[in-house]
Amino acid sequence: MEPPICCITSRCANEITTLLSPPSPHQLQEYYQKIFSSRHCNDITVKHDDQLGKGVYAVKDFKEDQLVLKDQMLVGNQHSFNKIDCFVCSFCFRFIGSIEIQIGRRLYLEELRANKSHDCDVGSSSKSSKNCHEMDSSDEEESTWKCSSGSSKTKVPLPEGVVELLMNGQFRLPYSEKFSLPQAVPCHGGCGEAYYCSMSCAEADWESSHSLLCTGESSDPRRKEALLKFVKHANETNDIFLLAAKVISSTILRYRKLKANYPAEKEKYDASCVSDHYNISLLMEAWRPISMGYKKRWWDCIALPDDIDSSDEASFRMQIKELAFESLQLLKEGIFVQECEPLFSLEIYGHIIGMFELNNLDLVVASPVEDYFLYINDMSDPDKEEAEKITQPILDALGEDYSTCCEGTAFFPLQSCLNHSCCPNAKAFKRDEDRDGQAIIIALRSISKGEEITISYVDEDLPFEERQASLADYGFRCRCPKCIEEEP
Ligand SMILES: C[S@@+](CC[C@H](N)C(=O)[O-])C[C@H]1O[C@@H](n2cnc3c(N)ncnc32)[C@H](O)[C@@H]1O
Repeated sequence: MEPPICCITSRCANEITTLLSPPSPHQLQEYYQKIFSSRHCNDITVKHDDQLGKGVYAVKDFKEDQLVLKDQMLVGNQHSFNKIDCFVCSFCFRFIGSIEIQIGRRLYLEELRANKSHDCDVGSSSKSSKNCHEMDSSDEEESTWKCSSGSSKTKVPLPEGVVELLMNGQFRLPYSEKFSLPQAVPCHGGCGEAYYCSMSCAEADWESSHSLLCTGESSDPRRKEALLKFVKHANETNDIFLLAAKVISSTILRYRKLKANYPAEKEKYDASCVSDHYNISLLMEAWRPISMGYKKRWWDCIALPDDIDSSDEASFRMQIKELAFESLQLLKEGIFVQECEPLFSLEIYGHIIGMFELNNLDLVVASPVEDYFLYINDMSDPDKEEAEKITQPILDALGEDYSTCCEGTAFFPLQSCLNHSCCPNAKAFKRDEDRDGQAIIIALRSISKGEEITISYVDEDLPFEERQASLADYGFRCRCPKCIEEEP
């Protein structure tokens, strides 16, 4: 198999080296200080260590179960396969619409998928090959709960027309007003794909990346067609490409903003870097948030799947590289900008996806549909009996998995600086009140001022060798106190 040849990688070799060079200690400090001050956060800090790279440290004492960090994502995406089950804000991932819309839309899309299983718009994507650090959820225990009478294995369709009535808000479920959700705001570009919980989320998403990726009527027809092909390819192969597209798009948009302000802020940039095609200083500045993430090429760091023999490793990694190249060509057709050419090199694309592979946190948001049915189940008779006359057929139509969490993957600027320990002092954990896509880090025990805050990237209850094998995918051997003690 011939390796894919990317002309941009050779043409822009110097610029790519600059973009991929690790930030200086001063740049690191400046970047994280800006984040901490914009969030009024004085509880933690990010420091660099020669051995472990960046790490997060406590600036005050934390008690067990105390919130250590709430982190707003830099980029995130709901998995394509989850879009049928959960209707969420495309920017903050809060559930939107109403309980009736959540249920009606899911039943409608499931039916649509069953009818044309191959050509569904939403597509069925393979999950990202490896979801790095899984986020626990307080709903985990509850999700094992099975509604007393709603766990029927075979789905029983609702009478004709009921699904439409649910979706149109013409059929109210009992007590659903107790679980009200923000009204869905459609993307003003008219793509019919992105919906939001508020105008502010719609505007923030438009400004940060969606204006380049929107396939609405206002977009150029040629680019629109290319983008639709790119999305289809991602949905059919690996939806991590959609997240990579957001990174590139947001970098281009930041670059344009910086360029628009350039005359006023000229002295901040190195004039010697101005080239005919683009200004690498401006591009570097636009790339800054991404430059902070620990990176390797995707095809170099992706874990070898269990079913691939080690003798086939080289060919597997080549296939991954080819897949990335295929995806990049489609994205290029859709959003290429000459001034930002290095961003469209396979080298940069590979590093962006590799960054996700090594840093991303699973995005999990608990579903209000689950809360709703739990509420009905916990009611006392005769109100419960009355309500179940209506809710039982709905549960029977939804089937066993009547409620699903919003699932996706996201890159968080601070959470991604947390190093691993097999005896961690913190963990990612969604509390009942955490109903959007932010990362929540909670102290597992008391943490003293100055101590490094660590989480576990793997199940820390696994035997020593299994933990080390899983951590090898992250490129290191753990030397935490537990590993030193357990090392044979
Ligand atoms: C999510 S990042 C953590 C932040 C990272 N130190 C940085 O500089 O960006 C994950 C990477 O950090 C490094 N790392 C994390 N925990 C480590 C540990 N206990 N020992 C050695 N390296 C570690 C590994 O290179 C790993 O792939």
